[in-house]
Amino acid sequence: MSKPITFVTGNAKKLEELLAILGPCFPRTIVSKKIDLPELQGEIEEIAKKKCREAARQVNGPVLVEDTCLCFNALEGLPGPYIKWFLEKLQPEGLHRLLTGWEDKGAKAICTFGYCESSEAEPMLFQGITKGTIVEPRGSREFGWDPVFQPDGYDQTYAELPKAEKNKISHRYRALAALQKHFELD
Ligand SMILES: O=c1nc[nH]c2c1ncn2[C@H]1C[C@H](O)[C@@H](COP(=O)(O)OP(=O)(O)OP(=O)(O)O)O1
Ligand SMILES: [Mg+2]
Repeated sequence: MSKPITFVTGNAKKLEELLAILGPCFPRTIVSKKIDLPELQGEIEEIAKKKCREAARQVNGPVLVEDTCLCFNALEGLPGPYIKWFLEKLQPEGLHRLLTGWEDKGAKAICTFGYCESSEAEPMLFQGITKGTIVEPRGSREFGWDPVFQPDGYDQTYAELPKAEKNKISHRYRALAALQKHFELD
């Protein structure tokens, strides 16, 4: 029997979406642990790898971590990995206002999962990207920047879409589809 995988996150909404997306058929047991891992700087892949190594060190077993970026095209990809701090200070309204001077409201939501089988193993990465537009906030305030992100091809924001709809097209869904493929082939 393989050991359970510990999903290390301080964010309860991420965990809720992961469990809903993976469903009951995922071949490994997932448990969760709330640790606020240090928010490291760097390129997306580097951040996810560092986060994963740190989690594996603390848990001392198989771990999964996730880092989410929101990248504005007009701002060359910023706030990117710093979205958490931008959101905290500016609220969804302020994120939309950041783009006032730009015609291009395009953005990418990027989710990167890191998986480490043990603290000695090299992290593996699984990434998913969903493109969209930054709009004035609409919908539920339950989860982060969901009210300002309207995925391409939809006239509702992530926050207005039913959860099951978001979970069929989201950056997190796409990253987990890649992860699932890996574990099902294993
Ligand atoms: O689907 C999403 N829809 C809306 N907002 C989201 C989503 N996914 C992450 N978010 C927010 C949470 C945090 O403000 C920032 C990512 O920062 P990020 O470091 O990855 O998340 P976190 O610190 O909350 O949890 P963790 O302990 O897993 O690092 O974007
Ligand atoms: Mg974080």
